[in-house]
Amino acid sequence: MYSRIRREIPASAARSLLGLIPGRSAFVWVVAFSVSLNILLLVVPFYAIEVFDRVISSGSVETLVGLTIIAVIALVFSAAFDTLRSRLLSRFAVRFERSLAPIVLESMIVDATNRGDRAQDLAKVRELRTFLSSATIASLLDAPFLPAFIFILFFLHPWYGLIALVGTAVLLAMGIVSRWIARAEIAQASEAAQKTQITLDGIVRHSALVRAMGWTRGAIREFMDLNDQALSPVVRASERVYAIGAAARMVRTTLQVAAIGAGAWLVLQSEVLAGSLIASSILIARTLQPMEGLISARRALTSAHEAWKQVQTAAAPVLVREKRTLLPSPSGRIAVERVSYRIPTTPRPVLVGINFECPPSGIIVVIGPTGAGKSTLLRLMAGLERPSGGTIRLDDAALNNWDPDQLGQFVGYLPQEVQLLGGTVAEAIAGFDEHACDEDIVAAAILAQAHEMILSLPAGYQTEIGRDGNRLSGGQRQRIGLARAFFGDRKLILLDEPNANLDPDGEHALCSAIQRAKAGGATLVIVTHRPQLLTIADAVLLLRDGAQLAFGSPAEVLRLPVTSVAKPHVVRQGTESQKLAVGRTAR
Ligand SMILES: Nc1ncnc2c1ncn2[C@@H]1O[C@H](COP(=O)(O)OP(=O)(O)OP(=O)(O)O)[C@@H](O)[C@H]1O
Repeated sequence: MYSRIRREIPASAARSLLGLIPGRSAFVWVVAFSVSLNILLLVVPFYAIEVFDRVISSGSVETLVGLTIIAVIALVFSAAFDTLRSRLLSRFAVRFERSLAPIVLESMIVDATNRGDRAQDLAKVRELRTFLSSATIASLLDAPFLPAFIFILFFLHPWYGLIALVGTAVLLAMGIVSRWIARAEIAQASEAAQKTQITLDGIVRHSALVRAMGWTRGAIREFMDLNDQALSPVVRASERVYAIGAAARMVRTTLQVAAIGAGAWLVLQSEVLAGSLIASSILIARTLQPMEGLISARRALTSAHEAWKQVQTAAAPVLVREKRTLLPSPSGRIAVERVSYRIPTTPRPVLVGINFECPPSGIIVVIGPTGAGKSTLLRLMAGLERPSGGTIRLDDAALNNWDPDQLGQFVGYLPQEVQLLGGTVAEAIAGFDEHACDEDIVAAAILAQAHEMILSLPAGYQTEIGRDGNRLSGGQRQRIGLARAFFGDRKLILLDEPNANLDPDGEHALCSAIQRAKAGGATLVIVTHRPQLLTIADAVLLLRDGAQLAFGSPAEVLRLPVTSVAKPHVVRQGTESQKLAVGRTAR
């Protein structure tokens, strides 16, 4: 259940997330290629030793040719292994994104909690994909071989080993200092960058409003101010990091010079041969050069680790979700049992003790003053939010016992502010239903009295509605939203102020649409501020300040004197036949 999802993902879930990535066995090959590559890297220094110490002293051209052929073959293999390794890594990275992105996206959809910028969760999966195919991962894979190189240098002469060891330690220390210096600035910059992005999104999304209100210059100034705040710590950090980087390069070159000088001195003292001088300078360069890569790899590794933790948390809702058994198609009986709803930030409950029941094909109209909790009740009934107490049942099964996708097929919901997905009118009605057919789309539009209006649009059902349906009028959006709520085999239809933008004719048409949906077997719960819909209601629910003041037939509820309406009240039930026709207060 979503409410039981732990923010800290359990280890078993983390393991199962890893287990979902195919092709992990490719890593055995990646390691094998890395070992071979690093062994082949030793060919050049050993070639130098052999040429200087054997070929030159013996003057054997055949040996030189033989050694050169062996070295070239080894280098060709090394290039081939390098290519194969990076190809395997990039294919694995793509598989990684393909297997995790759907899980994270599904979690973003099913997890109702508002946990920061959810789009970032998917961005983190992409970040990990880039990391897995980057040069950083290659230098990390090569890192375990650095001690082996230092060991060989010690073997050639302890001085060479010592120079490599000291150089490695100094460069590592410089890397850590550089990261430490940059850390505070980078944190400051990323916070400012986030603010800049939010402001920029607002400006771009509402550009027409910004222009119409004469805010263009102000918006640009605000963006530039925020951008400067984000940039200046980045500039400061990169200046310092660059200075330390330059010092590190100087240290590295100095150590290479020191190694050559020490080698020459050792040759003069006849402690080593000239070949080892060349070999050691190649090996020291090979040991120290990747240090800079490893220092930046440490940074990349830290952010990849952070990204992995975020992806694990993001995927948790789907990974720890209990499997639900698919239930038979409901008849549309709905029961709201002692439902309450609280928001942690507000002391007063939004809803408390809501209790009613409606048989299949009933029409319940919810009325009450502004802020009474009508829309919240509909959101709870649509499964968008979960009650803090009590239960909402569709055909005896609590909403959270339904598989969310299956429940979605049977519940149609028109929110107060219609939110349409972009695309064509037909797509806005059918949503992402894979089995949607034209007949069903047109039938829903006819039922919602939207068919004629849609045909009058430039491309009919294929008219592009723009982002959030912004190329349509408020009334058109509402009609299409209504068609979407009616689309398919809906057993429970929840309409939040469907008549808000309608003229009297439109309202009349809406009433007949609702009655036809009822005749088709749907139960309807409708929030309204206008009296027209009361004429077709089987039952009326009156809310005030989150409490249920009355529930009963329209005649009973409307007959209540204003004074009795002021305190919670449940209308007494009529005859058994009335109960069936009207719906009753849940036990
Ligand atoms: N996410 C939320 N955060 C804080 N308060 C909320 C939230 N959702 C609802 N509320 C509060 O709950 C109360 C009921 O809101 P709701 O939108 O359900 O009322 P309503 O009866 O539909 O009002 P209206 O008729 O104006 O649409 C309001 O006081 C509102 O401020």
